[in-house]
Amino acid sequence: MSTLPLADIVPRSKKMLSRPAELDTVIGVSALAGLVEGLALAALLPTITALAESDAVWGLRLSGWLWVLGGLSVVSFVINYVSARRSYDVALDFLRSIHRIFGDQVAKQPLGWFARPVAGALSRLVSTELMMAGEILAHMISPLVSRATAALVIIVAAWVWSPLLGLVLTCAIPVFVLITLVSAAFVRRGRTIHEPAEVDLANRIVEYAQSQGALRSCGRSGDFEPLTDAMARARAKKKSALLIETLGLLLSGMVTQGVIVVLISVAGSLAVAGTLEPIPALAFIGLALRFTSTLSAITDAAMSLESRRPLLDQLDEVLDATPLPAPDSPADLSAPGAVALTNVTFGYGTGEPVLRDVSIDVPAGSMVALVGPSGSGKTTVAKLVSRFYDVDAGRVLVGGVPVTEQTTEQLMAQLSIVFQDVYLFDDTLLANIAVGREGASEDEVLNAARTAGVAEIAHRLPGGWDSNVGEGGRALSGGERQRVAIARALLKKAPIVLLDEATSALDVENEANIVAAIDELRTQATVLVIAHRLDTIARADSIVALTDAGEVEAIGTHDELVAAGGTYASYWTRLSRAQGWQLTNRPTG
Ligand SMILES: Nc1ncnc2c1ncn2[C@@H]1O[C@H](COP(=O)(O)OP(=O)(O)OP(=O)(O)O)[C@@H](O)[C@H]1O
Repeated sequence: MSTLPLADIVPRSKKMLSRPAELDTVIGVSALAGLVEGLALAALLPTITALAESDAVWGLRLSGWLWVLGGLSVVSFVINYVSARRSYDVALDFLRSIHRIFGDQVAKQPLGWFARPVAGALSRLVSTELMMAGEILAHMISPLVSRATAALVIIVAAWVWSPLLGLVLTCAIPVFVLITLVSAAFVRRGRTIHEPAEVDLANRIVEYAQSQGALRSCGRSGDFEPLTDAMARARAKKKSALLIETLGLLLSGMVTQGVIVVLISVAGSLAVAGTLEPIPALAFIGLALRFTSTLSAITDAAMSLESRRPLLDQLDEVLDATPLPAPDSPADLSAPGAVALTNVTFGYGTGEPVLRDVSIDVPAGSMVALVGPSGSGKTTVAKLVSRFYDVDAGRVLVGGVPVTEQTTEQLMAQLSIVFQDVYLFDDTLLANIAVGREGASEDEVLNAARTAGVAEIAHRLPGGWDSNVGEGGRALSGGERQRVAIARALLKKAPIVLLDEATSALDVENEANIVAAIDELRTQATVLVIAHRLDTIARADSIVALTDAGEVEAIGTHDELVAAGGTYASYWTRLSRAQGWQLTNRPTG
């Protein structure tokens, strides 16, 4: 039952442990602790009676019951200690193994998975929230189990002592179950009210920070309406949520007090009516008070678990993500270095297709340029070749074999990917290139770097090759970052290079370096380039023009496509004007 937390939280927690059976042990030991605690509480009944009547109760006098109580306290202390130790062991196992389990799981995901919101939340999940999930195992499950067991033992003892009192206590159980369910519903309701507003506020804050340049240039950095609106919304929603959560707490407190009053009244009435002796009635009231505080503690523990549920949902989403199906062993490549898309149709999620019946042939050793208006699906073609996603119809072949029939390692070994948004590690310039091929010698790294024009960058930076490029490579310009990525690709020597040229205007130095680097890449690999510069388009062996509907409009050489007229010819003319070229001064490659 999803509304009673333990039922689904235990199996979900087990998925995140390297030794899941340990959690069963914790639950067993906690139940034992609850049993002893319940017995100690139940022993109050005969102890108080023996104290008042100085007779033997159930064969033991007061001193005997005091020994029993003392013995149970010692046993309870030992078992609680064992239970706490075991809980910490399980929590530590969780914290140790979850990073590995997460790492393995994330490494298996297709690159497209990283565009999902949960992937964006990964760093927060791994750094701070996993600690909170560890708390569930260290502090929440064990008390819940032990208190539930203790409550059960008290009920059984009350039935044995007096079926009438047993019945009275039993009647309190459904009331507490109801309180737990209602309080959980209040907590959930409160959460659904304020959580979306808080997520939106967090996004607006990031947006505000990232758009400082644009905002300052418009003189609006002090007043960013989307952020102030989001703050006001989050405040209002938090207020409503607090109101609802407080209502839930008040209600549960009131009902608990009501139950206590009813239990005391029942015991008092039975004593007044002579059905119950005054001393057992007093003993019962003491037991009833402990019983209700135990049930209250169960409600609190259940609420704490309930508040962790969204965190577990996010962890589950990562752990349940299924990698794209792939074979266990690499396939035999029938056309190494070749890339082909045959009748490919693809859309993101359930949206409209972005590519429709697209067929492209990139023979080994050739350079094919993809051109088309913004949004026509050029980057999507490169993503399908890298198998970020699987196509809806048609096939994508790399090395002559469908990407679906290759292992991820085999596919990635054939590809070097240079996208526009190049990410550099917070490391030195040289290390950022060396990452292209493990075990490459320094000479090889420097050669690749020089060919891609990274030497000029090294000269400019104060620390030369050993300069730190900052997180994401923020010490370098976009064009420079792309040169580093091209150097990585040159070093990797993969047979196929997917290159998404920077759209931003490049300075003369960047431009010359990228032209030279692409020429070098062509000598060692097949190049499929999303081309934005005339130079690159004109140098290609073949050009594929996409329409804004994601269809192939024409395939051919530059001369063929210009001669055919159509959108390519007008695109070329527009681009030539923008980049200051004439049709006649096209380089010959
Ligand atoms: N992860 C995604 N989820 C949903 N839609 C997407 C995603 N990535 C791209 N799209 C959509 O797919 C279409 C094609 O995008 P794509 O980036 O492939 O175009 P493009 O031709 O490379 O554009 P540009 O030249 O501007 O980079 C666009 O309408 C875009 O909004």
